[in-house]
Amino acid sequence: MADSDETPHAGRNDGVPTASADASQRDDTAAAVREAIASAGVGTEDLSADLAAIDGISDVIVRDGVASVEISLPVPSQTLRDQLAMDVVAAAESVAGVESADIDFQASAADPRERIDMLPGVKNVVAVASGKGGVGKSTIAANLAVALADAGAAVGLLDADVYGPNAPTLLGLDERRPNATSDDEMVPREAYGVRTMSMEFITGEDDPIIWRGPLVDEFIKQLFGDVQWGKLDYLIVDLPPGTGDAHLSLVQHFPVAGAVIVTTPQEVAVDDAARGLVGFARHDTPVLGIVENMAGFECPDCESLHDIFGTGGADDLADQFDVPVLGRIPLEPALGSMDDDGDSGRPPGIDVPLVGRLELPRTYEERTQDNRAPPLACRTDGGAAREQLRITASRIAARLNEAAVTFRK
Ligand SMILES: Nc1ncnc2c1ncn2[C@@H]1O[C@H](COP(=O)(O)OP(=O)(O)OP(=O)(O)O)[C@@H](O)[C@H]1O
Repeated sequence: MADSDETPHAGRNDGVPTASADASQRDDTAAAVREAIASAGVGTEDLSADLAAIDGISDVIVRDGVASVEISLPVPSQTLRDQLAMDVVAAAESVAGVESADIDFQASAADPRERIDMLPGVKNVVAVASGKGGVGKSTIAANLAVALADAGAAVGLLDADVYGPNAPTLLGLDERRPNATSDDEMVPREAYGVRTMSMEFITGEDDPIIWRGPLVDEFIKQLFGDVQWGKLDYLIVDLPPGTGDAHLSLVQHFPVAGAVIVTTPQEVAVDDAARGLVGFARHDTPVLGIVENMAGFECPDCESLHDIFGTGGADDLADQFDVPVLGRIPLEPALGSMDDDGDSGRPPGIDVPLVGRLELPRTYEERTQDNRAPPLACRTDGGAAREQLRITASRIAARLNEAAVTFRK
């Protein structure tokens, strides 16, 4: 039917715009902004899809030429925010009627499995494991925890490496026993925003314990259940190397959202990692992917990359098990025991590359006296390794959310 003269025309009243016309104009501009962001395909490799595809453009309001865009990220990641911000602003400002754009980022970790009574506030338990000792599993676990906390998530680190607990040393915490609540729950110690619990806090490092299966099982249950973890997006669990009692206890008693396998590029480390992977799969624990540590060394003099421990190991493993390589952390002299001023002459990870224990001072006091550095992810320098740790952390968070979505279906 053709419009008759009597038909009220939205947006016109003798040439004077009405309030409803204004509102509809704003809605049209907001829809155009949404469309511009969607059609620009704003996204990053780490999101594995663009913002529109992940329903990430949650709200757009345009008022007085200013577009306020709310973006929902599935992972708390500063890196992602930094990568996306410019593209979102550019897409919004390309729309007629938009002079500037503000972005508000929201992020939340999905909750992959039903929570259990023992861990009511913990959304994701993430196991960090390696088939072989000395590949840098504890270093990676601690730094990933710090990187996730740094990106805004609530993070705990449970050092379940009963045979060689390192987390307190890595995070610069002394061995004092944790405080207890009136309900006799232990309060985790905190460093770099990470709530940390380790066997070392309880037994002290000079207290040798012969760890037999049932004792490990009991202890792991205690570290989870008798600790006031509070609300956490991620509880990172640093497991002992291999596939022993601690792994079994963990996957049997707790809803592990996913496991991350740390390996070096060498063949023997990769073979052991494969065994670890099979162990988790057998217990229906999703393997989120592989972190290849000590993956090449960039020579500061000639700037070329030397594959000291070989190449391709993690890729082969990833192909074989159809899981992604979540990150490749280069050999980084700043990781571990070198003094901040770099003149100790003993670069870590090179004199103790694969079999050694941490060569770090054992207590906070010693650490402070010797002016030792904080974990790499906390430092402002640290170059490629630091950046890789951050990217790896956000990929892990993204994979967990994928696992959560799959689980809900
Ligand atoms: N990317 C890296 N670059 C340089 N050194 C590293 C790197 N990753 C780890 N290291 C060093 O390698 C040594 C072993 O690391 P770490 O203790 O984290 O390994 P692990 O696999 O947890 O060992 P364990 O079998 O004792 O549990 C440490 O001295 C650590 O500082």
